[in-house]
Amino acid sequence: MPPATAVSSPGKVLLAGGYLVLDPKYSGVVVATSSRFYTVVAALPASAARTQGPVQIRVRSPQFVDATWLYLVHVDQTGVRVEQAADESVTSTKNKFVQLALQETLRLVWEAKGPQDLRDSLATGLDVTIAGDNDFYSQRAQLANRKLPPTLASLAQLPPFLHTGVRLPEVHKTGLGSSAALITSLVSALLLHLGAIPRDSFAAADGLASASDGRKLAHNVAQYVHCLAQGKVGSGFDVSSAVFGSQLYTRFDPQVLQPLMENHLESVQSLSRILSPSNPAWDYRVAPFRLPPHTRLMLADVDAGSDTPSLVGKVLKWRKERPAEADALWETLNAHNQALSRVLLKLSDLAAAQSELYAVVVRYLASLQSAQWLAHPNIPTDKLKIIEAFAEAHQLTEAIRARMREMGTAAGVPIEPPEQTALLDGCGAVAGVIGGGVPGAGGYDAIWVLVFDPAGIAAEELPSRRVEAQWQSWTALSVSPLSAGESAAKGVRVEELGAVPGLGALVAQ
Ligand SMILES: Nc1ncnc2c1ncn2[C@@H]1O[C@H](COP(=O)(O)OP(=O)(O)OP(=O)(O)O)[C@@H](O)[C@H]1O
Ligand SMILES: C[C@@](O)(CCOP(=O)(O)O)CC(=O)O
Repeated sequence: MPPATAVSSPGKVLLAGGYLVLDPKYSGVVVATSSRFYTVVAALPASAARTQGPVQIRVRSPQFVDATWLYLVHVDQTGVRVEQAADESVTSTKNKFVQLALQETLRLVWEAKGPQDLRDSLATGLDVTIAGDNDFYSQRAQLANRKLPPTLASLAQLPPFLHTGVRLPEVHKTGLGSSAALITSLVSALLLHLGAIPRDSFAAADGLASASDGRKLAHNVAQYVHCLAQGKVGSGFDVSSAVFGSQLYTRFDPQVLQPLMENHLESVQSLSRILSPSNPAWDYRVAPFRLPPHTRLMLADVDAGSDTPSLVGKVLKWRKERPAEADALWETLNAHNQALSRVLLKLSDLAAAQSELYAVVVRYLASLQSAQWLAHPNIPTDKLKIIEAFAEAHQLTEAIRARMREMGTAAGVPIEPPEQTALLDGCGAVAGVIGGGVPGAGGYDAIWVLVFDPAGIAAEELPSRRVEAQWQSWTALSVSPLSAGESAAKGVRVEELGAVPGLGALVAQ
């Protein structure tokens, strides 16, 4: 039995491609966030282990009230079954995301390694701790309790993995994809801990080209479990970015999961055959994407909240009823989305080719509103190339917002409702803002704003400070910043328990 296995995976922001990414004809621009979800799998302490009968798996979410689940694992020659145990020391509430992740991952291991090997790997039982960075859950109440204003500096003062003080169903989630990151980290940690994939499966760099079969298997299992738990097959962009990091994502054919979604408890076919990385039916595509250097993605949790499945249902209903209008709009929107991805990647290339010049241009643009960037009459050609690329990125974010508003009006859903339009236009008028939008399905949940983040200028001169001031003064909507931005090391990765502030203490609780 290996020592504890710690794995993390990032949250997500769908910058462009909401709704379109449900159709494999189109791709979505996904940013993996610096905020991550952690799973630690260890052997159940001997004191808590059962000497006979089914093996126990205890799962704890120390950030929540009444969030310890106990499962009994029955392994025999016919298969493996995971049932929740009734015990006064644990919660009786159900968590289908956790239970299905355990159930289906153990089923896969049973098939791959056989009952005896699985039983040996489970040994005296497992003790699983799961925790999300503070950003996954609104910290408004915690900041108010500490009499701190809703700013990035205040969020930085909060201890990591802060207790929410509530039960899971009561928490205000912030839209970073907690379930996708939870399931990806839990499935990956179990596959590693139980020896179903090599220990170095997540060692390689991000992206699909260099991905090991172990990472690809973790992806397929996490996509399957996430769809099962959510009861629908979404585009899967959130699990894909949790596994492979920031990317240009094109969805897999939902048919690959249909046999399992309909009667997953029956052994319709072997799980390992359907979920295998060599199954060509997993035809998702992951192309490299990253934000340009010296820029910062700012995310805000907007209090009102939206029901994504309802928005999706109405938009797809509109697309079915008015196919010609919808396809024309989606083709235009997709062209803008792909152009945005290309120009942001081009800026990374320009920065790599002329890093000093690029840094000078960023410092210059950071002090100007976008309308002023090209106003100067004699801009030298080499600087002009960079400025024009940023100006194109700005125009594309505005064009994407306009098309998303148009889709909302046509489908009768608040994709970028007037209050969000006013907020985003207000942000766009701030010096140093490149662009912004409503992430994913839109609505009232959140906004993203991409700002210049030049090195070597006074903190109070940073565009992020100016945007924060804008958010604090905004009255039409309650706007609270998240600390998340794009993560440097992006997809699912193995963690050193002692290297993650606060995680060891959480596990030891
Ligand atoms: N720390 C946690 N411990 C256990 N389960 C969790 C935790 N965080 C989230 N979950 C599970 O994930 C579920 C949320 O998944 P759901 O699909 O409803 O939201 P989501 O789209 O992932 O939300 P968001 O994107 O806002 O994070 C919760 O109901 C809970 O079951
Ligand atoms: C609307 C959709 O395309 C994106 C939803 O994104 P988000 O949950 O609002 O971040 C749905 C999907 O891709 O599964």
